[in-house]
Amino acid sequence: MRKKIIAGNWKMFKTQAEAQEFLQGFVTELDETPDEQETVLCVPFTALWVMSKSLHGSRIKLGAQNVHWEDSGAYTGEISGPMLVEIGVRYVIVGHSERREYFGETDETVNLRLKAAQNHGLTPILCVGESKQQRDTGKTDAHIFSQLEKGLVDIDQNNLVIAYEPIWAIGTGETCEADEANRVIGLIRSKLKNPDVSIQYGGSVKPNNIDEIMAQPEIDGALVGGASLTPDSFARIVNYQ
Ligand SMILES: O=C[C@H](O)COP(=O)(O)O
Repeated sequence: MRKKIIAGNWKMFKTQAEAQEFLQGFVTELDETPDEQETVLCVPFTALWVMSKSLHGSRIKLGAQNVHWEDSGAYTGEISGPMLVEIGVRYVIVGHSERREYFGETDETVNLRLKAAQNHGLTPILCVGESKQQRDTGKTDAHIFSQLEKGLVDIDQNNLVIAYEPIWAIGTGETCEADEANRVIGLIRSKLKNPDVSIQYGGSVKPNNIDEIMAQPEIDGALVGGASLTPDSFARIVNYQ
């Protein structure tokens, strides 16, 4: 059965104190979620430890935003799988378009990071999606197939989440039409060996569009940026109807 997974990606926002303040407000606004639904907070590295302690015993899972492919070594500024596992991280975002654009992430390094995450028992959230130019020139499907083909070499599809995030919809307020997101996610599913992989939509998900997004048959969840930063808006998204 495909799990419903609503994940917040805080990107480079929130100090430890701000993270704890968020959590206090957030938990009071959450409805009881069904067993097959998972809520994840992917916080900056510096907030992981305090959040791990605060989330102990909670149903909310902790996520990181990147992982290196080596367990240790001379990789200044990087964090490894064992470091994340030791402090209670369960999910990790891999291949977000911001990392591909600003930090030289390629499909090959994405593949290495996915393998490292899985080798340490973390569940990777693989991000794929097209640029505005690719969309406008009819290259969306080919681009996503290529990202999947290269990124998923030798990856265990039984411990994997995929997030379809059209780059032009990230942080712009311009959401992909729900039926178009559903179409692309259905296509992604058709390329997988395991059709039960949970596939999220990401890109300007807000309280006012989450219900329509989650009503789509192929969409199993959301990866939420800006709207995951305030307790009431993220709670409304997690409490989708
Ligand atoms: O990982 C999350 C996405 O980049 C979406 O961000 P956004 O909800 O601010 O558009």
